[in-house]
Amino acid sequence: MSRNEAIWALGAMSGTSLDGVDAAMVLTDGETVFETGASDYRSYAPDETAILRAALGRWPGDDLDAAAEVVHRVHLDVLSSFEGAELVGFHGQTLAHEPRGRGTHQLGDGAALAEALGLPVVWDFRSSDVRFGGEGAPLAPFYHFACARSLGAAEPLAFLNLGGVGNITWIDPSKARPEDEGALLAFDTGPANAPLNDLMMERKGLPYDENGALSGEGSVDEGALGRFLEESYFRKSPPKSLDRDDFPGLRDLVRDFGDADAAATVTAMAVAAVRRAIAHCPAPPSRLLVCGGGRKNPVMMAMLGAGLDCPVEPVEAVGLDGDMLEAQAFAFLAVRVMRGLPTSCPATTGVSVAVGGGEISRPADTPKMRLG
Ligand SMILES: Nc1ncnc2c1ncn2[C@@H]1O[C@H](COP(=O)(O)OP(=O)(O)OP(=O)(O)O)[C@@H](O)[C@H]1O
Ligand SMILES: CC(=O)N[C@H]1[C@@H]2OC[C@@H](O2)[C@@H](O)[C@@H]1O[C@H](C)C(=O)O
Repeated sequence: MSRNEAIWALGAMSGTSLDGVDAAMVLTDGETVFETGASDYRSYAPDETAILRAALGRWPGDDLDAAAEVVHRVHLDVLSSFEGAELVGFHGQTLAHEPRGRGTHQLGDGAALAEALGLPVVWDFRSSDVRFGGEGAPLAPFYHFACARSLGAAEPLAFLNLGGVGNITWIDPSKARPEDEGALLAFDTGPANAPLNDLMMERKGLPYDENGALSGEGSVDEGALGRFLEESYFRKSPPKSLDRDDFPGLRDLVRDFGDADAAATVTAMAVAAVRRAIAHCPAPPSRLLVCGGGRKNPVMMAMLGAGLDCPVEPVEAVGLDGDMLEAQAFAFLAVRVMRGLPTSCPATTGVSVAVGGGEISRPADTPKMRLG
């Protein structure tokens, strides 16, 4: 398809850090990213984060009215400030993720959002992947592939997202399509910022370790780090995915340490998990491009760089916006869903065949879209 046939799609992501909603525009046909556009962010107020936190682990059928109201209102607030979007990709808020158990649950009503915005909304991106035997996550890899191609990358490279949970996408940019054999390998690396945030809240009443100020003063306890790495998750072959709080024992490993040593050790755990992840990649990446909030933590980034043979850089090094990549990814994926293209494949989620995930809700009086 040509640029003339592409549309401006608006994506929204509310991540596992429970800090707010990212929203961003992409001009795309679902294969090529022609341009990225405006972006915005609305943080959750502390009482809203508390409501969402209390809803973690809950499933449809539980009483989720208060959390659903927060998700709907804050998304509507940020998304209605954009102009020019023809389509919305709405991830929602993951409350629970058990792909081999009860499924995966992203809170949010795309149909209600479509009516309120007067735009078609693609949502519930993960369920069909799980139904076809996949992990339902990560889903950003098809977007990472498009980014790598538009960068003109010649060698295999990897994107690393350091959000609440970490996820990595290894890419062979010589392949034409993301679902082609050998084009991608993607999976969750391990906990990233979530345990450090929880530690900061517990010990200091702060939401996160800003600029690694506390962890930078501490020393890593190698014994605790080694015990953390004994978790079977790190030996398991990808694809594999995680829920936010899938390592409940992590907290106990640092319980008796002083604040700074505990923070340094938890930071080192996130980094060691990435190193283990890179060992699973088909070939060493020529560079590691980092997105997500962890790239702003200089202690985490220094630890990461010290252990790897390739350059480790924030995605800004190649002109991308590391705060908005996931929101852009759901804009891009929404267009793929509208075009009937796959959004995941065996190498990204372990799904049995490449599948396109996502429900499409149109407001009652929308004209048919060009891509629909
Ligand atoms: N200046 C900073 N210094 C240290 N850490 C930071 C800084 N800025 C952001 N972070 C960390 O990044 C986190 C937010 O990252 P991000 O927005 O990528 O997470 P998310 O999208 O909610 O998670 P996920 O990708 O798992 O869904 C914060 O909670 C904090 O831990
Ligand atoms: C179930 C779920 O919401 N997973 C998130 C989470 O946050 C990071 C990591 O775990 C990743 O697997 C995924 O999000 C990104 C956007 C993804 O699907 O690519």
